[in-house]
Amino acid sequence: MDHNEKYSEELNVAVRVVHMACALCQKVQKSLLSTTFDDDVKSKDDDSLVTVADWSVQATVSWILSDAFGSENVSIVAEEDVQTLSKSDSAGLLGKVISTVNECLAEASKYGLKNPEEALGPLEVLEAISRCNSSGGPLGRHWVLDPVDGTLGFVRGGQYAVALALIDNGEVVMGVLGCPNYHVKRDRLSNQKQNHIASDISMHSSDVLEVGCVMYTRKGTGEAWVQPLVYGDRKFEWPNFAKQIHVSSIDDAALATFCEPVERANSNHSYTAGLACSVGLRNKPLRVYSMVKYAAIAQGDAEIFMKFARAGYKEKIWDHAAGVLLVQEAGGVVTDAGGRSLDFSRGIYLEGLDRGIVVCSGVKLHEKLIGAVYASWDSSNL
Ligand SMILES: Nc1ncnc2c1ncn2[C@@H]1O[C@H](COP(=O)(O)OS(=O)(=O)O)[C@@H](OP(=O)(O)O)[C@H]1O
Ligand SMILES: [Mg+2]
Ligand SMILES: [Mg+2]
Ligand SMILES: [Mg+2]
Repeated sequence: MDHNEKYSEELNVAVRVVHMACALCQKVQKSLLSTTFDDDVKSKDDDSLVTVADWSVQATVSWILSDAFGSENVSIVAEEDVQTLSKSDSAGLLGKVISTVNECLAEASKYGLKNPEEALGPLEVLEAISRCNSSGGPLGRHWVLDPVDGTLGFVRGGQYAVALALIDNGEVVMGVLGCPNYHVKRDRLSNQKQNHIASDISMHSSDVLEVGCVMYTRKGTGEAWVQPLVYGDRKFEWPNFAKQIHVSSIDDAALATFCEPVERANSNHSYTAGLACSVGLRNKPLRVYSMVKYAAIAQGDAEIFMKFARAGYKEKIWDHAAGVLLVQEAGGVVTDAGGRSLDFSRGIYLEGLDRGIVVCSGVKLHEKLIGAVYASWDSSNL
């Protein structure tokens, strides 16, 4: 099987369900931002947030993947569990999740997927969420899902992402990243490779001004694609309207821009400021919630993404899998701070990660940054 066919059925379902999940998130985010009640947002044991959207997306993706490939064949590693949702004071929350999931699944046929014959009940929704409890590993196929990445951005009305990837024998082979608040890059060259119907170009060019997109790729294709979200009653079409994306060609540090997490708790801002200075970056950092940082690098909106979490924090595979492959297939480089590639084969964590993550549009910037980490580490107090 050549790479044009490999994982194409998985990609077909994944792109469609991520589009569905983006629509779900947009609705929930809109309603969250328009009320003052915060019943739909809960704190987890580690004080991080989880919302109706996180559980609802996880249930929806789980149901669709199981329906498409058979629940006995599908192993899913995902962020959320049903702990908070099953508590006795969470009945209202569970009710909202059930109705959100059913509203979303009722639209499945619009996206070319199968609707459930009947609305799911509480047990089925809880089962769909808790079925995603695989811990991955080096053998076989595992789907990796972050239903809402950047939950903080989501509740604050900012950037967030729906991230779905497929790992096969320890390697990320497919990545799909839905970015409901992120624009498709507008200044596209007209001669680039596009998957659209010629007669629909005018419709297409007005669509790209709308916010929201889904990016996707398969390993080894050397191609990464972006597709705008579908609005209103327009029929979902895929792969029509997809456009190829590429990393930035800027390799001069003085012209490059770096991204990093918004929250200081998630990455050491003063350490990255020092690195930026030592390699000659001049632009101020672009602080963006979620894996949209990977999306920005993949489509050439920025050149560098660095994340240096506090010592002892273990990065999870669902926070990176889809984004890493997108950047790589769009032409970029992703390693840990020691210059080694990330290891997705060892369970839910990126075990063995050396200090931090360094993502660049090209080898030249990457070598400079890794060199700067090497030179500065002893004197930093991370
Ligand atoms: N302490 C700490 N250190 C490092 N990373 C952490 C930490 N706590 C959480 N997380 C994970 O970071 C995910 C969000 O990362 P971001 O890069 O988007 O950070 S930020 O929201 O812009 O600040 C976020 O993903 P979501 O939970 O899906 O939002 C977390 O998995
Ligand atoms: Mg979370
Ligand atoms: Mg996350
Ligand atoms: Mg999440």
